Amino acid sequence: QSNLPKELSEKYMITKKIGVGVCGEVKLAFERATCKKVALKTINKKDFPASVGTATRSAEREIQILQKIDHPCLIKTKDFFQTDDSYYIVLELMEGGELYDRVKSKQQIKEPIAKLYFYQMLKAVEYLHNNGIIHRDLKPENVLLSSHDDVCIIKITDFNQSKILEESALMRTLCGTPTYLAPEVFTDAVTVGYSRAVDAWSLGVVLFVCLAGYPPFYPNARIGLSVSDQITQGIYTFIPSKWDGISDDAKDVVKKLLRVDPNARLTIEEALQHPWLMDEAMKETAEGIMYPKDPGDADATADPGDADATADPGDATADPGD
Ligand SMILES: N=C(N)N/N=C1\CCCc2cc(NC(=O)c3cc4cccc([N+](=O)[O-])c4[nH]3)ccc21
Repeated sequence: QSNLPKELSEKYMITKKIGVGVCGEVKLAFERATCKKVALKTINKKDFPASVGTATRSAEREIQILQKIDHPCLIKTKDFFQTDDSYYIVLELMEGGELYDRVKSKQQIKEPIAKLYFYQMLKAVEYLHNNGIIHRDLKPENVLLSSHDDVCIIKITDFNQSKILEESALMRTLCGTPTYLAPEVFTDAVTVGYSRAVDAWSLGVVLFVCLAGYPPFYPNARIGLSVSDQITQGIYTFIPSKWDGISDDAKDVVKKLLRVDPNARLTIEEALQHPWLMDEAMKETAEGIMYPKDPGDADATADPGDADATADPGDATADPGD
C-alpha cells in the first residue's frame, strides 16, 4: 500500500480491489476492531478541478455533503482520511457493485425491478432537492447496489459535480419593493431556479437504459445528428424489439422526464405521483428494505459514531443558475 495514512492502516486492513472508478479505486477493507467488511474509496486530489484553490474547495464541499446527507438510498461515509495527494473515504460495502455493470450483464432489467430501483432513486433525489442539493451527475456508474439479488437497496454516490443551492441575490431582490425593478428581472425569475430539473432529466436517461438496455442518445442513433443535437432536440427512439414488452406507463414516465423544456419536465415529486409508481406492492418492498423493522437485517446498521456534521448551506457556492 503506497503511503497510506498510518491511522488508516491501524484501523483497517485493506485487501483486494473491488471496483475501479474513473477517479481512483475502491478496495475491500476490514475494520480491525469489529472485523466488519467496508469499502475504501481512494480519490486522487489531482482528479479535482485544475487549480489548487477550487480543487480543495470543491473537494471540501463534496466531503461536507457526504457527511451531511442521511438517507437509506444515499451512500454513507463511515470514516475519512487524507494525505497530500489523496482522500481515503471508508464507506458501507455495496456488494452488488454499480448499476452500470448490472445493466450491462443483464442487458435489460425486468420492469418490476427497474421500478423498484427507480423509486429508490426518486426518493434519494427528492431528499437531496429538499436539502438544497443538486447531484448533477446521475448515471448508472453512480448508483450502487447493496447485493447481487434483484431486490436490493440502491445507493447514489459521487457528489463531485453536486451543487448546494443557497439564497440568491435574485431571491433577495424579489423580496424588496420593485418600484425601480426592470421587467426582465421578473421574466428571468420564472426560469431561474430550475437547475434541479437536470437531475430529473438524468434519471429519465437512467430509467431508459435500465428498461431498454441501450441509451436514448448515442452516436449515429440518427444520421447527421450529433449526440448533443439529439439531446437538445429531444430526439430518441423506443426500438420496438426492446420496448414491446414494457408497459405504456413506464414509457410515459420516460417521455415526461425527457422533455427538453425544464419547466415542462416532470419534477421528482411529480414523477413519484406518476401512475407507474402508484404500485403499493413495489412501495411496500422498497420501504421494507429502506427502513427495515428489525435492525438486524439492515444492510448497514448506522454506527452511533456516524455523527452527521450538518454543513451550513451558506458555506458553498450556489449554482449561478439558481
Ligand atoms: N469522484 C468523487 N469526487 N467522489 N466519488 C465518490 C465519493 C465517495 C464515495 C464514492 C463511492 C464510490 N463507489 C463505491 O463506493 C463502490 C464502487 C463499487 C464497485 C463494486 C463493489 C463495491 N462495493 O462492494 O462496495 C463498490 N463500492 C464511487 C465514488 C464515490
